[in-house]
Amino acid sequence: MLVRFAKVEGLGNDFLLIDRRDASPAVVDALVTRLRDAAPALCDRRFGVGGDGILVVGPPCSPEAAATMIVVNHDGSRPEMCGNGLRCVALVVAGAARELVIDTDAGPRPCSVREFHPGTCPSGQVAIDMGPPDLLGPRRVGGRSFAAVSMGNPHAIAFVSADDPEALARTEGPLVERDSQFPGRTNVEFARLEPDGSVTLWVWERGCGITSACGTGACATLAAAIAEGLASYARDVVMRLPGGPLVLRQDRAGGSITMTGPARVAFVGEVELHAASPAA
Ligand SMILES: N[C@H](CCC[C@H](N)C(=O)O)C(=O)O
Repeated sequence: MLVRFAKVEGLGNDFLLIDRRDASPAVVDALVTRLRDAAPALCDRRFGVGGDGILVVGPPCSPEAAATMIVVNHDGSRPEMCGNGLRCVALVVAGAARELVIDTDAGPRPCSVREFHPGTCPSGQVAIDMGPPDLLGPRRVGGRSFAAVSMGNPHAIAFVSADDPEALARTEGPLVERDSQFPGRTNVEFARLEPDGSVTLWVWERGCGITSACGTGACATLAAAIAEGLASYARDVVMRLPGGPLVLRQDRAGGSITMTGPARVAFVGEVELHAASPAA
């Protein structure tokens, strides 16, 4: 089965985007099942297209939405939410409409395309209402304190001062991801507050490993920083990720976090989706 895709990225967090708004929910569900099985091969950066995951765009679930986004991680798991992916979906779906709602497994999310450069491979700047964070309390893993925060998907955030957040993400990230305190596994963030109020952030993502950016991880980190008195409400905070900056803001306690950043279609292509891999 030949599948047409757009290779999209937000700060280098990259995905195969497959647009099936024309299909029924049942057809989309069957495609997602096959893509979950094929994800490790499709996302392989040498033997496949390459990517951190797959975004399937289907018809909307809720009346106010323009489409639905379903996310598949590199390892085939299906996370509840993806911030960088949602900016890319909004860019592709928006067309002339700049304000739209996209349904996700974590609920509907209002999106605003702030800047749009048209073409076969469009790009632009997109703002997302990421919804309110859910602060789940402290966790200790391997002698280090983490803040557990949900943005629909789970995150464990550690603030480091002298340490190197990249080195910690690479060494401790895989251990924390699979710690028994996180029954569905977790994304793992190591954050360092900078003198100018920005935050240097490295993320070990559940089901993907180190990525060049994580939108939900940046939002969860802002929520944890505010809770720990390291950042404040009603101010833009710059999250400096390896792939570039995201601008985040939470105006009040319990309110939504708004995330603004780039989205781009890098190229379009076609790939053969083989029948389900033989039973192991
Ligand atoms: N790996 C994540 C999903 C992708 C999140 C990230 N790419 C983002 O931009 O939010 C998880 O399993 O929850």
